[in-house]
Amino acid sequence: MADSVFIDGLAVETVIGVYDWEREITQRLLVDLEMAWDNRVPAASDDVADALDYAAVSERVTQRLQALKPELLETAAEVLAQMLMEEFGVRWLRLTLNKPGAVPSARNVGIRIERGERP
Ligand SMILES: Nc1nc2c(c(=O)[nH]1)N=C([C@H](O)[C@@H](O)CO)CN2
Repeated sequence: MADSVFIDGLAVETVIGVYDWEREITQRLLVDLEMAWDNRVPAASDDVADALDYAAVSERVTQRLQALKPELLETAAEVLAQMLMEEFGVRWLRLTLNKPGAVPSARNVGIRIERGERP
């Protein structure tokens, strides 16, 4: 089963970073998520209650990041992965946190993790 639900480029303004000046401002993170989900079930019922609701996930990810105010992208990624598995029943996910502009000479920087087992 290779089905998934994805979110690309979710923009979240939050306090993030290891340096003192970064604790005084908000910066924009872009969140890319791919989450394993059996889309045959909502396809058969035509009911969003059977789907992995990308709108609900987007809202929760934004809330969690803004409350967490992490120093490291790595911390943010682990917290989000655990939350998605516990709260939404996601069994496998790939999560990329982009912090564009953090290294001015680079087009983009960030981290990527995969957690769980693909069903
Ligand atoms: N692997 C990481 N490296 C760095 C991080 C990070 O979160 N993970 N963060 C910083 C600073 O906050 C940087 O973004 C400030 O420009 C440096 N390296």
